[in-house]
Amino acid sequence: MNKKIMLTGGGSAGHVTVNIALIPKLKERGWSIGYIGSHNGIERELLSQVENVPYFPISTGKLRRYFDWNNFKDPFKVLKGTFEAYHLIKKEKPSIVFSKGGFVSVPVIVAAWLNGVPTIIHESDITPGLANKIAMPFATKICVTFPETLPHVNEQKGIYVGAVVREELKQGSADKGRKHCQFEKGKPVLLVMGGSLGSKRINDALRANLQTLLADFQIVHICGKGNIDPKFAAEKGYKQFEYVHEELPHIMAMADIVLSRAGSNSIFEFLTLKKPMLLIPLSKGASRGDQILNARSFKKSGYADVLMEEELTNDSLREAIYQLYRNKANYIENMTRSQATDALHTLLSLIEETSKQ
Ligand SMILES: CC(=O)N[C@H]1[C@@H](OP(=O)(O)OP(=O)(O)OC[C@H]2O[C@@H](n3ccc(=O)[nH]c3=O)[C@H](O)[C@@H]2O)O[C@H](CO)[C@@H](O)[C@@H]1O
Repeated sequence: MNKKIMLTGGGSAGHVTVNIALIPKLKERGWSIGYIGSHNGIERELLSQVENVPYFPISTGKLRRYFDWNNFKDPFKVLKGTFEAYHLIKKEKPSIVFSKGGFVSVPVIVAAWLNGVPTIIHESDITPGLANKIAMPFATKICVTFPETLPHVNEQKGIYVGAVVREELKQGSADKGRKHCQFEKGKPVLLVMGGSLGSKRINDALRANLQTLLADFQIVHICGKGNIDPKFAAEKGYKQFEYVHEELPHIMAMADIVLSRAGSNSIFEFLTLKKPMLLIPLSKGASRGDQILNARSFKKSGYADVLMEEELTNDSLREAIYQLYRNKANYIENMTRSQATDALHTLLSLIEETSKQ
């Protein structure tokens, strides 16, 4: 059997990390791997740190639900990307294409379909994103993270697999995390993560409360590219990062509680590590509202508290963080009862079953 797989997905880290979790496991099973991404997206940077996975950039355009002058140009870029992906797949002859979604994946899935190559899509959120919605009719199988998503996808194609969490996140050392941040042992740690791109709203509200919170917590703040505030660079017990790569497992391990956006991958990582979380989902105005559904589902299961962006003020944020810390034992107990799925292995088996013989 030709064990060659082409991975795709990008735009934000949430559309790449599942692929990164799969790569070492696929290599163990003898697959040769390629990655199709955009010229400038975060996927290119993240893949540059992975060995032996050739990266094939294609032209991409954003598919928007709102008016923008680029809407007139972007369909041509998508068309160009489809043409490039078609020729690439024809030449590389993978036996399967696996997509984690994001705009770059649409031309790839269509091009695979045109070449008669089977495809698997993985959807992280409760409601499928626009890119995945467009790609779904061309896909062979559609894997979902939340059981609630199955009614949104074709019955014959949909499979519930659960969330894929990178193995290395489970191997973090709190001591290494403290060393990396120059934090002391004994004082609780609050991890703030505004999604893979950072969140200005969360950054501002947190920093407005910094002096009060630092009396009780040490704070590690992943604030997104270009969002480090040099004013606080020398603040004891407060460490800012734009984005964290290999140190993330250690930083997560040392965290007592977490303040986060409600991106699907992040919240399942916190659930796996049993970190009580306060979630501030991206508002409906700025997205399709997928994070609101993710957050509600976690709140219903007792894994998280939720503060809606419309209710976010400096005071409400501070009070919610203290409340989360006081109730942390309840959240941990609920998370301990959660049934983790072995999504990684289910996906690997599915890839082998679905690929072209
Ligand atoms: C603005 C936007 O479009 N957000 C979407 C995006 O979020 P976003 O890209 O933020 O995705 P997630 O929260 O799902 O995943 C982020 C991933 O990046 C990793 N990470 C993050 C920060 C860091 O410094 N280092 C690092 O490795 C996290 O561990 C996680 O694996 O995709 C998610 C999954 O489809 C959606 O639920 C979100 O609505």
